[in-house]
Amino acid sequence: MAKYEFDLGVIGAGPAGLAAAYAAQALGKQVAIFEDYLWGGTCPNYGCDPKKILLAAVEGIHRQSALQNLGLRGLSTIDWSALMAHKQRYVDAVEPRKIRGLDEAGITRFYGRAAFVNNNTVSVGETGDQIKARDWVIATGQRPKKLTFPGAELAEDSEAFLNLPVMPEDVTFIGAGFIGMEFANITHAAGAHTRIVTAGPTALRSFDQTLVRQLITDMQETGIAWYFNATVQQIMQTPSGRLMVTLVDGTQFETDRVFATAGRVANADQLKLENAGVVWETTEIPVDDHLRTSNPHIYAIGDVGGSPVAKLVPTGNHEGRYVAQAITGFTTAAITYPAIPVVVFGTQHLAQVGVSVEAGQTKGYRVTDVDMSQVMPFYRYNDTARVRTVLDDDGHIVGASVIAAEAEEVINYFVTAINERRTLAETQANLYAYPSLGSEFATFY
Ligand SMILES: Cc1cc2nc3c(=O)[nH]c(=O)nc-3n(C[C@H](O)[C@H](O)[C@H](O)COP(=O)(O)OP(=O)(O)OC[C@H]3O[C@@H](n4cnc5c(N)ncnc54)[C@H](O)[C@@H]3O)c2cc1C
Ligand SMILES: NC(=O)c1ccc[n+]([C@@H]2O[C@H](COP(=O)([O-])OP(=O)(O)OC[C@H]3O[C@@H](n4cnc5c(N)ncnc54)[C@H](O)[C@@H]3O)[C@@H](O)[C@H]2O)c1
Repeated sequence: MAKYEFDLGVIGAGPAGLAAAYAAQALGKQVAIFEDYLWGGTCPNYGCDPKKILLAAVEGIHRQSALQNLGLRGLSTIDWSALMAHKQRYVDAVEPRKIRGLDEAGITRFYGRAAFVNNNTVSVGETGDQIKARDWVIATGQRPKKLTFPGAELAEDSEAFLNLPVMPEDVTFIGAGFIGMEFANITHAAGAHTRIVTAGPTALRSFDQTLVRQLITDMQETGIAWYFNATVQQIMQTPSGRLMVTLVDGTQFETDRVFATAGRVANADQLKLENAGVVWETTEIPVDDHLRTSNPHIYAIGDVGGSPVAKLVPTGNHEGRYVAQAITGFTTAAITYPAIPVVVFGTQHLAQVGVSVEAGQTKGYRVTDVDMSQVMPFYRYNDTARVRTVLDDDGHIVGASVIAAEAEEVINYFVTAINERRTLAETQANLYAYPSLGSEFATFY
């Protein structure tokens, strides 16, 4: 067993941990980083990036089907194994790139599961090597929540989905959050009959429900089957090798694969946090407004941290850079966040930022609701685009929600406008390339 000493130890090499490690190293700290699975973490290996590569084919088909008899005839079909190979080439390049980047930056890597021995020392993996550091950043992310009904072990997780070798005929998702909604559109476009079983009467509870209803209706019209207010009672294997799903209300159906997309839990339970005096919960490690845990030399950031923001790559990156500044004394201020956009990448994409329409209406703010379908950048694709904007009493843009094929790009214009506290007139001061989404920005509300 070897012993090492560093200024800072970062546990978890996902977007949040990497951001903290690079920033602290650049500010002069000797940094060690620990990873027990894939360097780069969830997003580039089995999260956002592979998902968005698979979605490229879905989007291609969506665009084609919208233009049927408007200049296009016939639809392409998805070649799932070629699409997966395209995705895998990207994923295979991630780890070597992350490792090279860390080595070039002079950040020391330890491979294996890290767990606290005491309040400033961690042991790692099977070697049991001990690493002491003055400060620690926990950036261990989340993993899929396990379901508990009989047969729940037959439901696979999001990583298994992103490595699915063959597209089955019939696929079921349990949970209509980000992951269930995004994956359901992929399986549907790839030709599988797709079902979504979800607790509660709606999907994507944190989104503008007017636009969510529109999205659900679109998905239902394309043939995706929805089971609302539904609880799975059990899953059983049938003699023919399929799966029989039984809901508590007695509904039964046969399907080929079931994926649990019902939320995620914190990777906090295997860190032996009790040895370091860190309090934790199943869903997160609580932190204060400096991202400190109950041990002031141990911070928790990204998906595993209890900060009150959406758990996403941009927020993890932002928290990583902030803790590096806090640990090196470059800031003593509490963390603040700029406007945080959230996007669901379905067939249509749904995006939101800032004050929600519902909250804006409660405050008596002006809310605009514009059907953009006839505006050229959307019309040319026959895209049913809709933009809802919230303007405060002084006319500043404070929130927006968008449904459109390119909602994630449209929302970025609002992000800048909100952060710069622009009014409608001020947005018109920018001259954007014409014709483009940007050139239409001032007509969005
Ligand atoms: C299917 C899917 C799609 C997503 N799509 C999007 C999207 O489109 N946009 C977006 O912004 N976000 C998306 N997310 C969320 C995004 O992936 C996370 O917010 C982001 O990866 C969080 O970064 P992180 O560094 O906090 O955690 P992670 O990326 O999860 O990294 C944590 C790392 O810590 C390691 N680790 C855990 N415990 C230990 C230990 N004890 N010792 C050593 N290492 C450990 C893990 O192996 C992992 O590599 C998606 C997530 C999923 C699952
Ligand atoms: N585009 C993106 O930015 C993106 C994409 C994917 C994931 N993510 C991140 O990953 C996180 C987790 O995503 P998720 O979709 O797994 O969780 P989620 O919390 O977004 O949604 C879970 C869904 O499952 C339902 N549910 C919970 N328990 C259930 C049960 N027992 N039976 C049936 N339904 C049940 C909930 O009602 C909800 O609809 C997100 O919060 C987000 O931070 C982001």
